This record gives sequence, structure tokens and C-alpha cells, in this order.
Amino acid sequence: MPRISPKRSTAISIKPLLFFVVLPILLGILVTIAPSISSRIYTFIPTLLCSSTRVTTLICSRLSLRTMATNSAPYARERRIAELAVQRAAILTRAVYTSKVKGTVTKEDKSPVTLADFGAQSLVFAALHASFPNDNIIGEEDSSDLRSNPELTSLVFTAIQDALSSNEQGAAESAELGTISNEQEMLEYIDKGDCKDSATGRVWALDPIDGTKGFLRGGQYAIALGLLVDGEVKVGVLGCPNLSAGEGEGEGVILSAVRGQGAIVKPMSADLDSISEPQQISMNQISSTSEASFCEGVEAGHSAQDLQAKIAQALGITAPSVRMDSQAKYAAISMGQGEIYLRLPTKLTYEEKIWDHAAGSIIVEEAGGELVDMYGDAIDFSTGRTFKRNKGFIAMPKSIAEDVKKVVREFAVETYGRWKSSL
Ligand SMILES: Nc1ncnc2c1ncn2[C@@H]1O[C@H](COP(=O)(O)O)[C@@H](OP(=O)(O)O)[C@H]1O
Ligand SMILES: [Mg+2]
Repeated sequence: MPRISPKRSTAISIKPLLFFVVLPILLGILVTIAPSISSRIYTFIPTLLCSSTRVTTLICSRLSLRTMATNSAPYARERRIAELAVQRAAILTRAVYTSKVKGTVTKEDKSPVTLADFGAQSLVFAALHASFPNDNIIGEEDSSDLRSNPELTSLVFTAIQDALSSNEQGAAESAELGTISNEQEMLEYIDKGDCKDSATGRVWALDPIDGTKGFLRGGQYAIALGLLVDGEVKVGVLGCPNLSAGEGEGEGVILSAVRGQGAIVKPMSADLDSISEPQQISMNQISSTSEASFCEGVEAGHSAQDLQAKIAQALGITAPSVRMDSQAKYAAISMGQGEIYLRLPTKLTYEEKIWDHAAGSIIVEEAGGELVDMYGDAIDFSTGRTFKRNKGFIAMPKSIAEDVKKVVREFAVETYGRWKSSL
């Protein structure tokens, strides 16, 4: 009988032990630490690449953008694409803002529209189409004024090409944000915003230049993009190229919010890759209405300024109103630059537009504010391109909301009566 060496004998007795005890333990350890090892490798590689050259910096920022894309928070991808789309559109609007050539025409409703409105709308819709091809879109502009004006069409297309070539997107971002190859494609993108239903499914609402009069006057304006899901705003992005987050002279900010996740601000940069770390924003939760200041529009035709002055007085407000165009007002109060945004109608026949409030509303709410109509009722975003159940908008910090709503409601009933919804 062959002699079994002690070594071999040990091997035979250890084998089941290895198989049934040690191996499972090792496997368990591996499963536990694998993600951290892989993430270390993942961060180690870009760290290695991020030496000193600009090329490696770009690679790293692309990797960090990819990481953000895989962030599993609800609507993370929608927020990221919306921010990048607004950021890219702002490259175009900024160029037109400083140019002598604005391509201004008067729309049927007598309001002005510029080549920047058309260019920004086309760029944002190209991005939405590339990333979310099945979503519906409501947009302020359509291409009718361009189709009858080849010279203006060509100006818009040139501005788009300039914007596309002046931002250094990588191939991945181009694929996600889409591109615009010819005038026909540009016109088709502009016309993607003709959706009429805001109540069902996923619907984006865009104002490519909110505050066009401010834009032409050299004042504030905003690129405002919101996502509604079954009639509720879930994501909002406001690009305000002339607003500042602090005391500075308006170097531009981009604000965004996702329902339930708070609101943030980032500096606006011409380089998409250098979008820096965001800061959480919150409204001033003051304890008395007398400490508040109003943020109001510039255009006397867009809100009842005399009535608003009386309401300010009734609320004990002594600080002068901060006046600015566009949804930059929502942005300003969300960052604590003023407290109350009041927009009472100059005439009851005017229906406020969904794109003038979608993005701003969620940013203010996620920054600790409340938005209601002049009777204190919730705003209903499900009524299509215009608001059919609400007149007069008030946004304010929650801390003083009950006092403000009470006073505004009294003035509204006295001035306009108990207006009945058209639905
Ligand atoms: N009579 C009116 N009452 C209220 N809003 C009006 C209005 N006429 C035009 N507007 C809207 O007011 C917006 C500008 O708001 P503000 O006065 O706060 O800057 C305009 O957006 P656009 O500039 O995108 O056309 C337009 O939609
Ligand atoms: Mg507007």
C-alpha cells in the first residue's frame, strides 16, 4: 500500500475546508471591497492622466461628467442635459447681446423677437431631441418669421455655427447635445416646440430668451427650461447671463432644481467643461413682512406696478423694489437677493405663459419658497401653453407666506373681483 505522505494527507483534509469555508469568505470579502477597489482604479486613472497639460484636464472633466451622468438620483440626467443645453445656448445669446446685429422683428402679438431667441431655441431643442427623443416640447417661438425672411434665417444659422464652434465639446457631449447641420434642420428644431398639452407625460417648456425687452435694453434676461411630468414641474434650469450669485457685477449664473432635491447655483462659463461645483441656495426666511423687499418687473405693461406699490405699503415694506426683467426675478429671490416677487395682471384677459414660470417656480420652491396666485391658490401647470386657472403670481419665503397671501388676496378681490377660471 503506498504510503501517504503527511503533506498529502493534510492536503486531502484541507481541501473541503478550503472549498466550503475559506473560498466563500474570500469571495465575500471580494464582493464587499470590489466597488471601492474599482472606484479607486477609476479615480486613479484620471488622476494619473491629470498631470499638467490642458489635454489631460479635459479628459478628466469628461470623466467627471460621465460620473455625474451615472448619478442615480431621480432626474439627474435630465438636469445635466438641461444645464448643458442652457449653457450652450447662452454662448449664442451672449454673443448677440454684445453685437450690434440683433435681427429684431415684431411678432404678431406685437412683442419683439431677436435672432438670439430663434438660435437659442434651436440649440436647446437639438439637445432635447438628441437625449430625450420621445419627450414633448412647448417652446415660445416658431419658425414662421424666419421662413419668410431668408436673410434673418442665415443670420441665425451663422450665430448657431459660431456658438457650436466656440465651445470645446467632446464627441460624447456633441452626441448628447446634438448638432445643427443646415438651415432646414435649424428650422425643424425650432418648430419642435408646438406641443399644446402640458398635462400628460413628459413635456419640456422653454423660453429661449425670457425678457427679450430687457435683452434689447441691456438688462437682465434668462434662458428658462423646465420639465413637467403629468402636469407637475419636476426639473428647472435658469440661465441668467447677467446675474451674479454675490455682490459681483453679473458674471452670469446657472440655477437648477429637481423636485425634492433642493436648488443650486453655479457660475456660468463659456467653457462647458469648466462647470464648477454647485452651491446650495435658499431664500431669506425673514420673520416679518416689513423686513422684505420686492423684486418686480421693469415693464409697466407686464404687471400692475401701482397696485403692487400699495400692497408693499400695506405689508410695511420700506425698502425700494429691486426691478429686473425676466425670470431672473425668481433666481434673485431664490438666492436671497430680495424676498417677494409679485406679478399682478394689468388686464384680466392676459393669460400668463407656462414658459415664463415653469423653471423659476421649482427653483423658488426648492429654495424654501412658495408660489401661488393672487387669491392664494396653487398654480396649475397642466392647462397647456397658458395658465387658465390662475391670475397674478406671488413667490415668497415660507416664513412670511401666510401674511403676504392674506394681504394680496384682499387687494386682488377688491381690485379684480373674484375672477372665475376659464376652465
Ligand atoms: N401684458 C402682459 N402681462 C404679463 N406678461 C406679459 C405681458 N405681455 C408680455 N408678457 C410676458 O412678459 C415676459 C417678460 O416678463 P418680465 O416683464 O418679467 O420681464 C415676456 O416674455 P418674453 O420676453 O419671453 O416675450 C412675455 O411673455
Ligand atoms: Mg418669456
